[in-house]
Amino acid sequence: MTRKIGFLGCGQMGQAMIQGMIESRVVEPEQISATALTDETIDFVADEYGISISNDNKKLAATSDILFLAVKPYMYEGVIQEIKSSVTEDTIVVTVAAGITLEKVKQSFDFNVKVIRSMPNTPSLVGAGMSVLCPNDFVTEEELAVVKELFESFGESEVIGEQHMDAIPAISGSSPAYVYMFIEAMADAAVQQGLPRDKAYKLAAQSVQGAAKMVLETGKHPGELKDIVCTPGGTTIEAVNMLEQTGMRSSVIQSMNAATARAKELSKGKK
Ligand SMILES: NC(=O)C1=CN([C@@H]2O[C@H](COP(=O)(O)OP(=O)(O)OC[C@H]3O[C@@H](n4cnc5c(N)ncnc54)[C@H](O)[C@@H]3O)[C@@H](O)[C@H]2O)C=CC1
Ligand SMILES: O=C(O)[C@@H]1CCC=N1
Repeated sequence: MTRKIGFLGCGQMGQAMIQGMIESRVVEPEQISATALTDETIDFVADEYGISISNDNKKLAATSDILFLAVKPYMYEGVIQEIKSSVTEDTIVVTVAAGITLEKVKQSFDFNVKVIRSMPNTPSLVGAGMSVLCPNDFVTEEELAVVKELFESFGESEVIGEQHMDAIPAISGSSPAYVYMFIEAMADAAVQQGLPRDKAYKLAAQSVQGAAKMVLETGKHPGELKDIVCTPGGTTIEAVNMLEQTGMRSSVIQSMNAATARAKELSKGKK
């Protein structure tokens, strides 16, 4: 991969992708440039990742072949107005934002701009990301393949139709947060029983990772895998029964529906 990659906005998600890309060695730090608002972030990112970083968005846009917009959704309009004269029909713009539609981005640029709407997640930082991509009509198959390769440098990726994009934050963009809460809660319960906290986090996190790997690698239904853990008359079925009584499944479904409702609000331009 020899293309020049730009990150306009270098917060939590931008840095996770930058770190994942560099760590994978699919791109060299010299290929990546970024912008940030504050000197503090500029100094930190330059030191931490060894990439070139400034506060000049127009220059970044003019010199990037693939330009990631990693700012918050409500900042898109302002940022696009700032850079649109520096972006050409050859630039591939990659949006990284809940609720920003392909049509909205094209309208803001006001020309046939190549756009790939993406929804990554922060485990990209450790090469275990899950990203979903959706290109507009001006992106060629070859260009999509190049960008997909970039996303796969820090995890897995899937291409889907835009009608599903508002549902993606809930299932993969935001979901690491709920899993951290689950891990924290399990650790708290273990600490209540007297386990040291550091051991409790390790046991909970490794079990979550192992369970996820079982789903991905055995191809078995999650329900079947759960049944295998439930020894008749044993401990697991007691916990499963209590999770059902306290509404765990319903809580997860309602929470994810709330995340999707927020994505739909953002796509209607609500701040
Ligand atoms: N945090 C996450 O887990 C995920 C975030 N996203 C998306 O990533 C985007 C960024 O979110 P976060 O990284 O969480 O927020 P953040 O607040 O950590 O990062 C945003 C960064 O943009 C910078 N920025 C703001 N205006 C700028 C400008 N005019 N020029 C240059 N830089 C500017 C800010 O200084 C900040 O560092 C959002 O659109 C969000 O939907 C998507 C998937 C997961
Ligand atoms: O919370 C958010 O809006 C972003 C999108 C998915 C994860 N973080």
